[in-house]
Amino acid sequence: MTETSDSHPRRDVRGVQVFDGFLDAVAQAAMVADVRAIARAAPFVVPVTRRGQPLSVRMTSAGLLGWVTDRRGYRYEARHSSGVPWPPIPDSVRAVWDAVVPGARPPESCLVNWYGPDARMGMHQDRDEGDFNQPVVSISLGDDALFRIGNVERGGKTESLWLRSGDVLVLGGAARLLHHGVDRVAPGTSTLLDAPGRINLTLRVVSDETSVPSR
Ligand SMILES: O=C(O)CCC(=O)C(=O)O
Ligand SMILES: [Fe+2]
Repeated sequence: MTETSDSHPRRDVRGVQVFDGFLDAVAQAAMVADVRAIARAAPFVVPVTRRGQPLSVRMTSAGLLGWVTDRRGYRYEARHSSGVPWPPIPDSVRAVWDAVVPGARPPESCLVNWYGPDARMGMHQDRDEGDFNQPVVSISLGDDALFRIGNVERGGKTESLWLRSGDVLVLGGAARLLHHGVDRVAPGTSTLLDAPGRINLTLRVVSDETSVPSR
């Protein structure tokens, strides 16, 4: 991929940078193959809350740290629940980070969310990381998703946009701690995946600058 953040058109929605169609069809297909390889090494799980409520998305991760939630609560872990270390973040995914947030520290975590046709994600902040000066980068693959952006505080007016396959979002700067969520997926709007649904990759720096993890 040769595009840079300077050459690719982007929109601003409440400070969230939206790169529409950042990945072309060939790049999307290659990234899906990379996601399948991640899932072979670290299979998707049904995450549950501390109270045992299943989330509607299935999750796995790549990178030094993966975000998990189970009966013990939510946290970053260096290993999949099977005991294997998370596979490395694919070069294709890392290249997106380098292109859209060139000054940022390297990503330590790539969360992979798999939405079936009925999956959603409630409004939340990404705030389990140690350095909120570092951005969050989110990549959409597969069916369209209705993404809602709120405010730093809970509640208030929100703004929604459809995310399509190949779109990339950056939550950085003043937008880093905005509430956000996915209201619904529109099954059958993309043919990228074998079945209706959507894959989201969320890249994050997890550590604070003084405690960078190593393997
Ligand atoms: O699926 C998305 O577009 C957003 C995912 C998300 O917000 C998260 O995993 O924290
Ligand atoms: Fe999030």
